[in-house]
Amino acid sequence: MVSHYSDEVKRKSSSGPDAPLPAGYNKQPDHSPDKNEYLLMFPPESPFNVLPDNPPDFRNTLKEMFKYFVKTGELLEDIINDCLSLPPNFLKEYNSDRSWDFMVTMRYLPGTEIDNNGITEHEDGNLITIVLQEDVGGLEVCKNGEWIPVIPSTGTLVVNISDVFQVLSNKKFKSATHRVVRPEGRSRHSYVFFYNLQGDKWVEPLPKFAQEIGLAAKYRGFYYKDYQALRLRNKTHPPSNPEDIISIAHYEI
Ligand SMILES: O=C(O)CCC(=O)C(=O)O
Ligand SMILES: [Fe+2]
Repeated sequence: MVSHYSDEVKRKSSSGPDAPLPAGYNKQPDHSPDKNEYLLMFPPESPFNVLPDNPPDFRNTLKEMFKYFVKTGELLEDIINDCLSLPPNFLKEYNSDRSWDFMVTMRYLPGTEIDNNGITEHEDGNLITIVLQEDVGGLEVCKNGEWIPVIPSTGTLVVNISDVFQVLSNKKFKSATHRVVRPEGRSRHSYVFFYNLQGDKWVEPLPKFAQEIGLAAKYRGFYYKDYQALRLRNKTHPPSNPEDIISIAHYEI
């Protein structure tokens, strides 16, 4: 799909400096290895949102999508609660004051023979990520050292377990390592919803996966907002040595 809007028009939907994350329209700087532009949105009622007026239905569609993503996230959280054999509603109560969810509407420029990186390999820092990707593909997940394409399928959402579950479960659940490879000749669009914890939440391995079963905790505890701040610094002040990029390994014991 060709973009019908100039960069200047898109930049009118960029946020001011007070937003906790750069809300609205953002474009990766030219020197970034990640070649994409995106619109970042907080919950529909957030004062930080900068949503475009055009096309006319876009804003309401985004708000509607956000609500459905939240519901899906809550359902997935409940399923994971069961999979981890936690007491009923344990995660729901732990995460009852959620307000940090956000959705990113991505557009990746077409890949070329010499440059097809869309997003460098990473794990997401939140709880659960839900991806709606269009039919061109490009998302890949790393399993046992091998990159496996996540083939798009109509009516299907991709769900990633992210870092917070890796810590809570003391590494019983693994945060999915993934990347985006830009398909050649076509732009790629995706909607990525980050189901999140509230910043003041304390994160550490649950006793059930550590001391109660005679295992040492594999992570030291941290406030979620501190981890988020370190990850944001990765983006705003990218370290020159890629090994200095902060991931959940930062809290590993
Ligand atoms: O665009 C996608 O399919 C995935 C994007 C992603 O991994 C991310 O934004 O963290
Ligand atoms: Fe991701």
